[in-house]
This record gives sequence, C-alpha cells and structure tokens, in this order.
Amino acid sequence: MWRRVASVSHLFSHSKSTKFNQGGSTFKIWETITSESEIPTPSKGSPFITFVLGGPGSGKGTQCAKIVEAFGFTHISAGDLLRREIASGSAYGSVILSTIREGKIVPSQVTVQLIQKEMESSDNYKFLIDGFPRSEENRKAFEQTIGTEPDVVLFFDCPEQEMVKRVLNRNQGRVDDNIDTIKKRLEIFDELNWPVINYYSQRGKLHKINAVGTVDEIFEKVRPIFAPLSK
Ligand SMILES: Nc1ncnc2c1ncn2[C@@H]1O[C@H](COP(=O)(O)OP(=O)(O)OP(=O)(O)O)[C@@H](O)[C@H]1O
Ligand SMILES: Nc1ccn([C@H]2C[C@H](O)[C@@H](COP(=O)(O)O)O2)c(=O)n1
Ligand SMILES: [Mg+2]
Repeated sequence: MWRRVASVSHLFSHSKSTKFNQGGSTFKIWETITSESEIPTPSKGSPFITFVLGGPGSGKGTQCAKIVEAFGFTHISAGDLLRREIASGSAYGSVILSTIREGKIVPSQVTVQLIQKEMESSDNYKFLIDGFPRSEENRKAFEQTIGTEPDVVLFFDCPEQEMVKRVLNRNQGRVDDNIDTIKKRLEIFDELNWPVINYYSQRGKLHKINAVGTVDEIFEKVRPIFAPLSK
C-alpha cells in the first residue's frame, strides 16, 4: 500500500509557446514536446501523478478510461468522489450537492482529503487525477497536503459549443448536466481553471490536446505521452 508521496523529477525539456486570448486576457501557453527519452520510468517507491484538466464535457473521463486500459493507471475522478460522498449521506453531502448544483467548486480541504484517502488505499503507484485541480486554491491545497507536484498534466482543449453539446447528450442523470448549470460551470472554468493551466504550462508540465474528433482519434494524441511507461 502506498503511503507518503515523495518528490518527483521534472520530465520535459523542449517546449514551444503560443499566445491566445481567454476571457479578455492574453495567456502564453507552453506546449511541451515530449520524446521517449525525456520521460522517466516511474518507480514503485513513489507515485507517478497525472492531473487531467479540461472544461465540462471535454472528454476527461472518457480518455482516462482509455489510459487506464492501455497503461494501468488508477483513475481518481474528483467529481466521482464528491458524488459518492453525497450518495453516502456523509456530513458534507448536502453542502457538496448544493455546490455542484450551482456549478461552483467544493472547498479544497474536502476534495483533497477524499483524493488522499483514495491514493493511500490503492496498491497502484500510477494515478490519473481527473477534474483536479479546478482552481489555484485546489492546486495549493494538494501540494501542501500531499507534499508533491504532478509529473504530467493533460489539458483537453475543447470549444465551448462542443462541450455543451456533449454534456447535454450525456444522459447519466447528473444534477449539473443542464443548460443553466453548464453555463455557470463554464464561467467558473474560465475564471478559476485557466490560472492553473497557465501555471503548469510555465513549469513545462502541460500537454495540451485538441479534444475535437472521435474518442479514438483523441486517444492517439494521448498515447505517445505515456508510451514510454509500461503497463
Ligand atoms: N471525442 C468525443 N466525441 C464525442 N463525444 C464524446 C467524446 N468524448 C467523450 N464524449 C462524450 O461526451 C460526454 C462527456 O464526456 P466525459 O464525461 O468524458 O467528459 P468530462 O470531461 O469528464 O466531463 P465532466 O467534467 O463534466 O465530468 C460523454 O457522454 C461522452 O461519452
Ligand atoms: N476539484 C473539483 C472537482 C469537481 N468539483 C465539483 C464541481 C464540479 O462541477 C462537479 C463535477 O465534477 P466533474 O465530474 O465534472 O469533474 O464536482 C469540485 O468542486 N472540485
Ligand atoms: Mg468527468
């Protein structure tokens, strides 16, 4: 069983930057260019952490399932953990439910605690942490509590129109899959997630993936990032 996260090495050296506009501000995004020799072999003594970012409906969960199958990661979805907490009738349940209904972000302390419990009870050392961090507050709380940074950060970049279409067609009975909540989630994503994306971009850890196309086409863009890792 894995217990304490050790510090991890930095992975990538080559990068190129592109500028684009988001919410009226210009952001510089560093797109990392990876090659097999630049990816260290994860060791079983320390966790190999991948954060999976992207707007609502960008396909994070769908691609995580493919990565699990191909590379043997354990998938930890922050949203699923919070929904499980609601279903369990825990003390936090009603606050979490109203926060999710409003398209807002649950306090970091709650989410990080759930992620930590999940990591600690896993026998695996390769983790995909999906839908986290959603804000700088989330990011800092993870670093402080777990004591490390991610090795890799994936960002599924998808146009808003496509995300809205996918969420409205999802049909999984989620309380936040309605047009009013989606609009709020997109606003919160623009306001709080971009600083996180920019942070990891500047640290050379971000892999921006164009999330338009079929599930398999998108996975073929993801596969090379993890190809050096064995299952
Ligand atoms: N490439 C794709 N093309 C079309 N539909 C897709 C694609 N990828 C995923 N979907 C569908 O879009 C919906 C949203 O996908 P998914 O649940 O993976 O998104 P997500 O990023 O995890 O969203 P959320 O943040 O809301 O949990 C699902 O119904 C899924 O089947
Ligand atoms: N780090 C997180 C992740 C999720 N939530 C809440 C708010 C989201 O709208 C909802 C659903 O998450 P998803 O399944 O879309 O990843 O859960 C949060 O507050 N903090
Ligand atoms: Mg999801």
